[in-house]
Amino acid sequence: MLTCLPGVLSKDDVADFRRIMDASEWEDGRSTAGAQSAMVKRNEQLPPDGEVARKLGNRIISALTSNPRFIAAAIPLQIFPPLFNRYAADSGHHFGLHVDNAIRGDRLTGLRIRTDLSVTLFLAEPEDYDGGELVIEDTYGSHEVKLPAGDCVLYPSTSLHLVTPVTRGTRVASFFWLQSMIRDDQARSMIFDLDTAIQALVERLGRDDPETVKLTGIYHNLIRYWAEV
Ligand SMILES: O=C(O)CCC(=O)C(=O)O
Ligand SMILES: [Fe+2]
Repeated sequence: MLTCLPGVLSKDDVADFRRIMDASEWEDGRSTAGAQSAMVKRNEQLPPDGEVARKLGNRIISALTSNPRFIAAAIPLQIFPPLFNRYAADSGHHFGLHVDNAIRGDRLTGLRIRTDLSVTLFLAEPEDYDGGELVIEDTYGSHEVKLPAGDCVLYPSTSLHLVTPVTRGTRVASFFWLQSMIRDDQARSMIFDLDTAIQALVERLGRDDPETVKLTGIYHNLIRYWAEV
């Protein structure tokens, strides 16, 4: 399942992130790539262990973990420290077709996760650059994603994906991975759909309606059945 979350960061936060990022040193994006993706990755990144990436990354994690739609869609167990990238038109930046590494380890904290979901949080407005679409392949075909600054997309880390060449301006983003309590994408999608339907029923019938209570029980029991914590 591919999920878009609007307004994870406010426009003021995005402007603040961009001020800090634009004044930082960047490095070749291949520093964090696996063997296959290094062959097709052409972009720049903030140093992953640097203070700027860590501080901004923590702000993203705080914003996400207080976002009910993110929690409902991802059911996160561990979130990898966010990384930051940019693709500039004048350097011909792009990222060819690849799949993300299954396991990611963080040198600083020792955190090690299985990547269930990949996340891109857009930090440039779509009208400020051409190209730079994130193209995600799944069993239903290819999906092009290019969202307003402050919005993010979650997609299964099992998907092949690419970023098309940026042909005008600069695309800036944060990208990272998370391990979900529910490993299976289909199971997690069903839990999310059930949750969304229950929330709509609660609005119409109230939280203490007997059928709503039963469905809420089923929601928790499915999580009990599937979750690894
Ligand atoms: O820039 C993006 O949106 C995705 C980056 C990506 O796929 C990666 O770094 O593995
Ligand atoms: Fe990727």
